[in-house]
Amino acid sequence: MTPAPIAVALDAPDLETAARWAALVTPHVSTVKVGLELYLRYGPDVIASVKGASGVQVFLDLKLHDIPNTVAGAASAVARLRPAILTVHAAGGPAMIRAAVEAAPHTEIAAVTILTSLTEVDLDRIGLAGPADAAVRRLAALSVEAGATALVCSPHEVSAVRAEVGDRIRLITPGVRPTGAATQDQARVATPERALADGADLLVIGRPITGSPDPGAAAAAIAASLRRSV
Ligand SMILES: O=c1ccn([C@@H]2O[C@H](COP(=O)(O)O)[C@@H](O)[C@H]2O)c(=O)[nH]1
Repeated sequence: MTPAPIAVALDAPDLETAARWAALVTPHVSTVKVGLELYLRYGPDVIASVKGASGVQVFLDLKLHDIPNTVAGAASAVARLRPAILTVHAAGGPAMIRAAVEAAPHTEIAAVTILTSLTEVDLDRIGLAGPADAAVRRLAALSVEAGATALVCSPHEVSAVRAEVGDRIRLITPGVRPTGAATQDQARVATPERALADGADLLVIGRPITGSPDPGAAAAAIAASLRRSV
């Protein structure tokens, strides 16, 4: 069976747990995601540990955000690990995004538009008043112009972003919660089936899978419900 278009967020406190989660979910999902917690604790070795023998895609979610020269250096440093996807913040601006794209030519650069944890009240307070999708669309358009071939947005904006950037850009949505699951610190959320139907290409799901007593079964159940929904 083809693995589901899900990136499981391996936000684990230690490498053994992350590698165990990765081994349990990889028969069912296409991708595992390494974020700041794991990478800052263990460094580059974490990539080989979570990849194991399965050859699953690794998504390195470092959300780089600095001046272009610094981001170019950071992207080039991690490019040698050959992650399938590397994130940068779209708010770093076009020159910074382009610097990452040029420094990591074999990795897909995904620009994070507006974090899925932010509410419209938060956006107002940081000077981005108005509906989230207006800011997300603007950041999406500038990121693609700068060379990003993937974008991270919430499921709430995914159809608006698809209309803005077309079919060739990969849309990645965190903020995904199966019906009835706790939203935790996520603000702009939808179910996996809704996110996929609205145009997402890759769903990022962490705690609803990794917080389950059986992460493999949780991943398999979400993958099966996605197959039934298409
Ligand atoms: O806007 C964003 C960008 C990245 N993330 C990351 O996705 C996962 C979500 O984990 P859950 O446990 O499913 O909430 C996490 O690693 C975030 O760093 C995001 O949530 N929102």
